[in-house]
Amino acid sequence: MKILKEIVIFNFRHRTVFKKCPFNLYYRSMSSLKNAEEISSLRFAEIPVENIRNFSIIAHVDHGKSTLADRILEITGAIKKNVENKQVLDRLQVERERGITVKAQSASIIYNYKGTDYLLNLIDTPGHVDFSNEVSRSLAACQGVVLLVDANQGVQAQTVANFYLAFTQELAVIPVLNKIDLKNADPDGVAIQLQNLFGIDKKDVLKVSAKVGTGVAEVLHAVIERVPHPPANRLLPLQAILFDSWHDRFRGVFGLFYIANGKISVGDNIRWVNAQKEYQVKSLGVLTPEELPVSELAAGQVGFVTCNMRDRKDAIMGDTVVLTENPAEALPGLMKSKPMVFAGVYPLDQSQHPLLRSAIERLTLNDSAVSVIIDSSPALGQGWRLGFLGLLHLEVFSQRLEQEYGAHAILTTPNVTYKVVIKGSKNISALGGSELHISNPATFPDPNIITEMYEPIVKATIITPDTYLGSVLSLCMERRGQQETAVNIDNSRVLLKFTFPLSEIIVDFHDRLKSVSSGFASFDYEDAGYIPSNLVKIAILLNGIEVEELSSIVHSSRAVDLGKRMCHKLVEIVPRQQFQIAVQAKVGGKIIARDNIKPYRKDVTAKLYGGDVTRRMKLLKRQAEGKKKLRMIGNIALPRETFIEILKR
Ligand SMILES: Nc1nc2c(ncn2[C@@H]2O[C@H](COP(=O)(O)OP(=O)(O)OP(=O)(O)O)[C@@H](O)[C@H]2O)c(=O)[nH]1
Repeated sequence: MKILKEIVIFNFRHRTVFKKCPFNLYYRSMSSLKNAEEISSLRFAEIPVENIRNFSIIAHVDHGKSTLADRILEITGAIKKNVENKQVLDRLQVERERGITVKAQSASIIYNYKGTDYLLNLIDTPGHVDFSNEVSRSLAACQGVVLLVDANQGVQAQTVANFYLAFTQELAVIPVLNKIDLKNADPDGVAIQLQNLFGIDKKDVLKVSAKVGTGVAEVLHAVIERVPHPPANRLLPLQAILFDSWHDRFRGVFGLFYIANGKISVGDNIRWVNAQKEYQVKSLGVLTPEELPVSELAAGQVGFVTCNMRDRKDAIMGDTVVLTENPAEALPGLMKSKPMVFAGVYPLDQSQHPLLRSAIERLTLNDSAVSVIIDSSPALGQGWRLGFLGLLHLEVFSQRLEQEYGAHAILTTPNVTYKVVIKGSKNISALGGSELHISNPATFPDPNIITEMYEPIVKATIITPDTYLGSVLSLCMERRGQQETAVNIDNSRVLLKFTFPLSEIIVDFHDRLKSVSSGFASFDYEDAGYIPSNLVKIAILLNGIEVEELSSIVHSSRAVDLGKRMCHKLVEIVPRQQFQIAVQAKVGGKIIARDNIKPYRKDVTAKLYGGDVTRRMKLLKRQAEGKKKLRMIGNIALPRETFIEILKR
């Protein structure tokens, strides 16, 4: 194994934006801070560009980003100090229930430092790789980042990915070690990891406890000292870049903008350059994190705009807004995220199609990483094929459809996009040839006419303590991984680079990695193109009827295994019916696995004694409601969750 110094790619200290900061000298008492009422009356636009700092908090999952944001909001008076403040920027029900951030959330706050008011635009970002698009979009509005690392866990895979994301965009990076209150915290050891991996000087690393509040004021001081002000000019014509949007039932589309140059005022006529649409500005505001209306937003600021936009598709992420009368050039825009996992989404019955369509439109406005194309299935009718960044993203999206819009949907088995070349078509390498992109197993062509098959691969980074190296390596081999490099990042941890077929890691790889390493290994990946492959389509039959939504495309070496597992899984998760059900997996004309679901009648009222009619009616009503969530295949009822559950190993 090579020693790490060989892979230190950048010398962090040579960065010009990374200024020295004697921040300890500048600690100020809380009495100099503005309270919430004062903040709301401040005229944000009056703060000069030189006194604005736009930054994101980035980190691996659970390293404490949202908790640090809570403390920053408290210190700056944006929210009242309260023991109840827990991840206040995680506002979605799904975030609260799962305890993870899925949406980047911004807050504009005023902080008085050495007698001067600074406007700090803070963006709390998600840590999970499935929401990395939220991080990269947020960075478009920033000049710096707080790179937070848990002093107990040390550098993890998303720490590496996030560091390079910020570094390649030439943002100032403030390294901060969190959770120093924990007994096992090893801030000095983790500072050495940062030095070894990224060339970060130990003396530039801050140490905090976001939970207790220790050192948090120093983080704000470092942001002011080390992050450059936005390179914005208020005298130039307006250029504002859209980096988030959402829908309000009463006020329509909200766009969150970074104002790169010029100013925008209520009443201005504006043009959305890519959408090629013109509107009049109806309202402007900043998030403090509550909405605070303002009459003007000026260059360097982050704020929202409403303009009676009717067609939600007009809010194209990365679009530039300019003044109609004095239009400037469009800005370069944002990198589009590439969906990795696709699933069909259908209404429970066609009468609910309009409700589901409207919900998908509104939700994709807030989650621009989801791709949408119209699709239809003989069994399920009109629906959509949606693309997601991963399985967690898919699950969160379907949960949000239900929780935020009351829209229930059937999801088909998730798949990645394969490529095949069919007889008579040009070679796959010849761009523009008639190769087929298959993300829906239903469209997999007859194998007899396929000449070439390709599957998507990813480049993965895994960090593991060396005690678990053996089991991590065997898991990687089991998933058809190809090892590229392995380097020590300190005395006890190894950073591995692997290439994997995407289909091998989207479902449960992360969980398995955690389980073989007692939770210590971490994982991140990025798209790496396609490799030739040998693929087959597995069809699933229930009592002889093919269930299209359950079919999948797999590597031929996996077919028998997966077929058996799917049959077995279906026996576990399909509720027994009053008759026996034969479950079969088929490849081509050949049955490769078979199982039976034994008959059973579920009598929900069986446990009731006596004649309490209301109780009996209640139970039957609940059962009827449950039935609404079932998909009928012939006379067999399948729960909606079946389609995601089936893939989990
Ligand atoms: N002991 C201790 N626990 C902390 C500290 N900071 C955060 N935590 C805990 O760590 C857990 C994760 O904190 P979050 O703030 O949700 O982490 P996050 O990075 O925002 O998580 P994601 O956005 O989901 O990636 C929570 O249980 C916090 O209470 C700290 O300084 N000390």
